[in-house]
Amino acid sequence: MTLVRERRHHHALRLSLPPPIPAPDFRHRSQVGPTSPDFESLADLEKLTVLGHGNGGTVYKVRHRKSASVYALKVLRFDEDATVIRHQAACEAEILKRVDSPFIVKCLAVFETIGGELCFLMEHMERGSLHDALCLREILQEDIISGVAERVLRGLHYLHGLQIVHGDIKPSNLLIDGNGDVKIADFGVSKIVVGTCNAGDTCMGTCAYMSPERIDPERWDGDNADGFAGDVWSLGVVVLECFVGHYPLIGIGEKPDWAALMCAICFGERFEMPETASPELRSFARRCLERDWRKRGTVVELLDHPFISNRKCGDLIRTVE
Ligand SMILES: Nc1ncnc2c1ncn2[C@@H]1O[C@H](COP(=O)(O)OP(=O)(O)OP(=O)(O)O)[C@@H](O)[C@H]1O
Repeated sequence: MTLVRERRHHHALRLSLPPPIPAPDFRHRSQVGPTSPDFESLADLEKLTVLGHGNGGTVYKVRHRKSASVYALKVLRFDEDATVIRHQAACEAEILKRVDSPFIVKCLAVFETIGGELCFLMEHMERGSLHDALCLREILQEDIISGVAERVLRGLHYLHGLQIVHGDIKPSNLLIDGNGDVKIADFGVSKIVVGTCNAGDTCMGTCAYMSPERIDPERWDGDNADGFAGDVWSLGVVVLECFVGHYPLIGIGEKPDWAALMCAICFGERFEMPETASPELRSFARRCLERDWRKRGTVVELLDHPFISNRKCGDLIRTVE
């Protein structure tokens, strides 16, 4: 199991990026969403602890001094030559402004500091990420996985309706609130299909969760794919990972380098589904992990799949401490 835990941290393999496109212009503070309370400045917030570190930034637990409410503050710092990362952050802010759904982590405000940092004030997700939950519990029961999948599908349905491709669905981007409800987070690699951030495909995601058409567009006709099917593929990987307790597309002892991932994702036979899984889970994962994006299950189809619709109880991850 130590090996499995170690391997969880080896998946952030990245694709190289095409050149950046002009970022949307946002300066100082911008309020997000119609129901956002008024956050005047960063000085209204007191830093409590560090919640985690990601690519290019740190997430803090903060307290609003006036109301004593607790939030998460994601602070992104940029090197002078980090044009691409700054661009992605600008995209993230642009996307967050348009998003208001119970299945998506809410962003309440975006600040820019004098030092050029970008700060996203978000709802605090008390129970951390699905990645943390898997590190703690190793595997999840099927009814819990089904609940996670349903919430991710509902979140994707909402996003895709806004023409937004998430592009980086993976366990560390699925956060759990105090009620045990899972929400989609982290729009750092999302793209708006029609809008300000669509010129060229500047998105990158974690290779391990990427679909064949994103990894090898030539072979899998990625140039004609709209990107929505890629989010479904990633969900399929997450569902299997929750069931088997490790990254599911390559063997436990295998090094998850680019070549191994490329072979597993883009070539070979149909994926073997775990024998101990129910027929519903196996069929659901198969529909998500269909290599040809045109034949893959859609979000609408999968919301109606027996793995989701026949779920026995509404359990989510209520037992994660
Ligand atoms: N709103 C939040 N509430 C509580 N914890 C959070 C919140 N947002 C992020 N975190 C924690 O901070 C960690 C880092 O988050 P961040 O979005 O910066 O990076 P990441 O998604 O883990 O990695 P990457 O940047 O490579 O995608 C997360 O894994 C999670 O544990």
